[in-house]
Amino acid sequence: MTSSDPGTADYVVVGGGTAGCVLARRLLERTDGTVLLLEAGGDPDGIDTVSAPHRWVENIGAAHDWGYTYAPTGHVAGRTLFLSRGKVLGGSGSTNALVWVRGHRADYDGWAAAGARGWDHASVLPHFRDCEDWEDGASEQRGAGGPVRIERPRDLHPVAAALVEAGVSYGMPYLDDVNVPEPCGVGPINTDASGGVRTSTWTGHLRPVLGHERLTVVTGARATRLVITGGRCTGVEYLRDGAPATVSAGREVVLAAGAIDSPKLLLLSGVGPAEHLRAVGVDPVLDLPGVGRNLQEHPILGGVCFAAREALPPPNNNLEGTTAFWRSDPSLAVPDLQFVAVQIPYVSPEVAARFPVPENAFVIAPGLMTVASRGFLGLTGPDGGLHVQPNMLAEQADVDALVSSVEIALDLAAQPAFAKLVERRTAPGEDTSRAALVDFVRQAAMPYFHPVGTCAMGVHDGAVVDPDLRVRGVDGLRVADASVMPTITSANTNAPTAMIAERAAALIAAG
Ligand SMILES: Cc1cc2nc3c(=O)[nH]c(=O)nc-3n(C[C@H](O)[C@H](O)[C@H](O)COP(=O)(O)OP(=O)(O)OC[C@H]3O[C@@H](n4cnc5c(N)ncnc54)[C@H](O)[C@@H]3O)c2cc1C
Repeated sequence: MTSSDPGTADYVVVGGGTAGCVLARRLLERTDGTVLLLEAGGDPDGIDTVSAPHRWVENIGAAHDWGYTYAPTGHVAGRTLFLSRGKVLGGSGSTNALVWVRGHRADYDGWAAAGARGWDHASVLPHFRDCEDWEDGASEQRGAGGPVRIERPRDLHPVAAALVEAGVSYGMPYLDDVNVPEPCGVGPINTDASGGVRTSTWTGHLRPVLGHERLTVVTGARATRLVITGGRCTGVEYLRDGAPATVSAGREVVLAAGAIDSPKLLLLSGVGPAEHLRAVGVDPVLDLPGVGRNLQEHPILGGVCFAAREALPPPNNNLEGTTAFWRSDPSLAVPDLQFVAVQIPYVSPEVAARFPVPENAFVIAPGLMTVASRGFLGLTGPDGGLHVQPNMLAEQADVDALVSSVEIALDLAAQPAFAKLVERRTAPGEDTSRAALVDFVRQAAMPYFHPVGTCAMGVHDGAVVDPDLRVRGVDGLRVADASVMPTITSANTNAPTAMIAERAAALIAAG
């Protein structure tokens, strides 16, 4: 996979993940420039846990995972939470749970209303459509013939089918397609998989153009610093097999290293809160206070767990197959909760220690998709040590919504479709008082692995990039990945990140 670095390119893209693969492909198509992609990881082809949808959890903590952690707080019972990030071409899009959902119209209209001009739902819709090859074909909302094949899971597992049946009998509308502009209800999930094999921006966007005469992909190459001279970013320093190298960019450098590593690179290059940089021994180049701030993450509860009455069939699809979007409070304008029924006992280590987990078990796992809590990340020194603090559950509103989510999960479990599968509930325990459920939520909350917002787009003082994704105060440098989301989408973050990269390429091509 590694090609040799010519030392210069018109566009240097840092990070070959969900966004980076889109960017490389679209820059080739939309411009006449040369493109060089630097990726710290390697080629995912041949890694079974990447290609087989039902094995995705085995990617967590594997050799192709960066293995970050979220620092502990009392809000999550003092626990250090593992933060998985794919370190491989396709990035976290090669290792994730394959859920392909866009979120709610209000997410994007909210971005635009807060100053991100051009990112309202109507404006981003064409980029979502461009990206996908939806099994039902093209419509006003959906795209066909795009690089990433999207399908509903086939042969629903009994646990997945029960979520739909239980949701409908509970009162949720049936959603045949969860990617409508205002999803609220229960139905089959959309996954980036086809014929039992993962699809991704790696398989759909980048892999087909390997060998293009204007493309160089350098794997095993970890960017360490941006070269910034006279207010302009002119290149990137990186390490390849331990050897230092520099590539210069004739037109632009585009950061697509994800919501942890893009801000990290800016900080290491002296772009960030000047006071923080001085404190950790990095000379400030530009005082940009928002870098690393505004970190947002979805908590998922692992989980409301049940011993199954009869032996469950082996897990299939993405271990989920179906999903529900629902409100913790009926007065909310937008659903703030997502429920999945996971075909294995996906529980936090602390829940497992407290409530022994039977082998033949499954969970209903609620996730909070509209979060009030905000975190941050910063360097611990000039060599790149990181402190990442999402402040998960710091805001009472988040705890309250998750307590409601457990109550809704228990109501779903009481519906006939689940009742016939369940022998007994194993977690939470008998005590379902509010105090007991708050305690359970703090022990069960795990990251959904959806960090965003650390290089937020906008026009306010805390914004890192402007609505054209240009780093404010540095020429020749943009960020185009999950880190630019001003607020987290009310659903999983992969499809929105691919959309961001599709739009970024259009903006770059427009000059
Ligand atoms: C286990 C897991 C499950 C998830 N499940 C889902 C899901 O089901 N649905 C969903 O929508 N979202 C899911 N997500 C989140 C989703 O995958 C991410 O939001 C999305 O991939 C973010 O895209 P990105 O391009 O910003 O970052 P990434 O895809 O993480 O890409 C960043 C890339 O940059 C590379 N990189 C980082 N630093 C450097 C450096 N210094 N030099 C060179 N390269 C570098 C990385 O190796 C990586 O390839 C999950 C994530 C994980 C980890």
